[in-house]
Amino acid sequence: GVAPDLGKAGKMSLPKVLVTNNDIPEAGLDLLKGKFELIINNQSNPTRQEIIDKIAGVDALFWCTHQRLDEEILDAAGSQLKVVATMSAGLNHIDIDALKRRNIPLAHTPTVLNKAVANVAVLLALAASRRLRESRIHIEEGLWSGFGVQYLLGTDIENSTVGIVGLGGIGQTIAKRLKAFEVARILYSGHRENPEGKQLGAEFVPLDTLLRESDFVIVSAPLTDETKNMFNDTTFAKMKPTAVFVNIARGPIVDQDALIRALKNGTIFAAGLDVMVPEPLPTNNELLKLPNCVLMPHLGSATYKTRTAMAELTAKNIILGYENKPLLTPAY
Ligand SMILES: O=CC(=O)O
Repeated sequence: GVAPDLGKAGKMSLPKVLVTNNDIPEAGLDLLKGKFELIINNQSNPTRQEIIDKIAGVDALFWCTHQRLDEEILDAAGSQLKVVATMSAGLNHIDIDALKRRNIPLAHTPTVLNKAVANVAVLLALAASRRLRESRIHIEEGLWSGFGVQYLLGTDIENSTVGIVGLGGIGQTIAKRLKAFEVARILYSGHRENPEGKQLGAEFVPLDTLLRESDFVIVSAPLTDETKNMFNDTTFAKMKPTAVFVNIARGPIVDQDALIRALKNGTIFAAGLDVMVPEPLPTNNELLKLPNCVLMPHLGSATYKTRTAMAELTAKNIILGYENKPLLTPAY
């Protein structure tokens, strides 16, 4: 419907989209080609300055970086900017109010990554409870001296109580997977009881109850002012000494020094983390020295199919937003 814009040279000029990095799955970019001029940053991990250098005059942003998208970035882009899409479920790096003030629609990519991320939550829960890291260290260091009835025993997920902090799309998908492990109870905490929780047979409880009663505590909540440092010395102290803590959400939800103390002192049994502070984690960080801590470098959604689906969804939202149509997955 929109008449092509004839540029100065009389050539048809396409609207421009800035793609913040150079390693976006082709299938996503293919959807934009022909409709947009693609301005692709030549880094996979751009600095703010590299983004700002290329952003002036673009009509859309394909945002795939943890760099903060704020007033400074929006000013650098200019008032013609019409739509922003972040290739992430999380929105903590985006100043949503700044976009609202400018009436710029914002898309993100929930749902398509639920299964991949939920799988990592289960992977980390099992790996931490069955002492995967410590086990490997034993083999590597020649500490494996043969069968031992009491050797490297772990905890069971069967008949356990699992507490899910934040029962959104990812949390619900985790709960579905846990049923196959025959858990006894699923508790969840969050803003409010939700109908999906009821369908899953999960019990809505205050955070304190969840901490006291859970054998596994899994964090799948967004990072907000409310969840920042939600896990600290006080909250870890309320958990069982046999508890396994899993975070697949955002590092700053946890006071990491408090977690390190809890893991060292036996306040809790083990942890499995896909997210931490900072990312990337320095190689001399204390977390890496703990045998009861399993770590992954923020790979929750990192499967071939999921990243492709995220790129395609981001591109589709950009096209819709540019055409003033409702987004498939609006962030607000
Ligand atoms: O952390 C990953 C995401 O928010 O998609």
